[in-house]
Amino acid sequence: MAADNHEFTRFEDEYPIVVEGLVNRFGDQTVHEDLSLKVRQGEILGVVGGSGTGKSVLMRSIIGLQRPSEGEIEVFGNSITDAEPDEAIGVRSRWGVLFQGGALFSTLTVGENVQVPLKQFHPEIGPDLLKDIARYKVMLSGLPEEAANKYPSELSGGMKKRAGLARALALDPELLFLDEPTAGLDPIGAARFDQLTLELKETLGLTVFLITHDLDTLYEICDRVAVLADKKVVAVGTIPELLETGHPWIEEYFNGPRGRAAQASQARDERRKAQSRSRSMDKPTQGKA
Ligand SMILES: Nc1ncnc2c1ncn2[C@@H]1O[C@H](COP(=O)(O)OP(=O)(O)OP(=O)(O)O)[C@@H](O)[C@H]1O
Repeated sequence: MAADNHEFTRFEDEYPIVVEGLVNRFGDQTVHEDLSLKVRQGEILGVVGGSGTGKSVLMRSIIGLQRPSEGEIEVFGNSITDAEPDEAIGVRSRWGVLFQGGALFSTLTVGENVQVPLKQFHPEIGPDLLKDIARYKVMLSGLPEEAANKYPSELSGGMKKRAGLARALALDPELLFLDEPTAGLDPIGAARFDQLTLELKETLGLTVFLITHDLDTLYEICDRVAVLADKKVVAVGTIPELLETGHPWIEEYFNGPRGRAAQASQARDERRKAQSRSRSMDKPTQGKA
């Protein structure tokens, strides 16, 4: 039946990333076996799992850098697994990636690093506009404007991450892939990076695929968390939903000493926010009877 005045949400709009039956093998080693995952539009999906469970391989498969042994991956409804490199070019411009360690070109300044994807996908843009866009992306990532003229070797670890983020944002992506963005940052730097990720997601309407070992990040900014274990995604959901599964790795991860500390810290944050909300509501409003 034809539906009038109904707004249809297409499947690929609701789930910009769909992975089905993914298998990744390296020689005798099977990293993924029948792995499936759907990422929802507009969410920050945290991806966790023990070391070597294949989180980075999963990300590399989704962005077309690792051809899987079997399975199907669609991004925005486009098959990544079947596409020839040239065919995928359109969809590639709709995502940005922050690799572990930033993966910046050491012989280019930060601004020039940001210009790399712009030049690749938009050769029509002239040098002045390229510089302006790069400067804007640098500032959007929370770096001072002058950082655009610095080389990666002149930056701290936290600044390098932000520079990598600026490059990931170069093409105004709808999807952002972050591979361990807070690894190696001090707790204050990590919390700031988390807040930046959240703000960018909210203001730019991004969907974020975020690989992390950082429990604070999971509690603070992730809408859902996908758990890799036993060669597949064993559960996806909010942290309370994950805990209901009773999976031994999930139990140990979230209920271990670090998990409990992160949980307690989030509960303290929530209390502080509630107190400050109620204090601001109690304040007498000037000029009102
Ligand atoms: N190109 C490759 N060739 C051979 N083996 C690989 C390749 N890439 C990854 N692997 C193997 O696949 C497994 C999963 O690697 P991956 O880097 O995805 O793990 P991870 O979950 O991201 O780990 P970590 O949390 O330590 O970063 C590892 O055993 C790794 O050695």
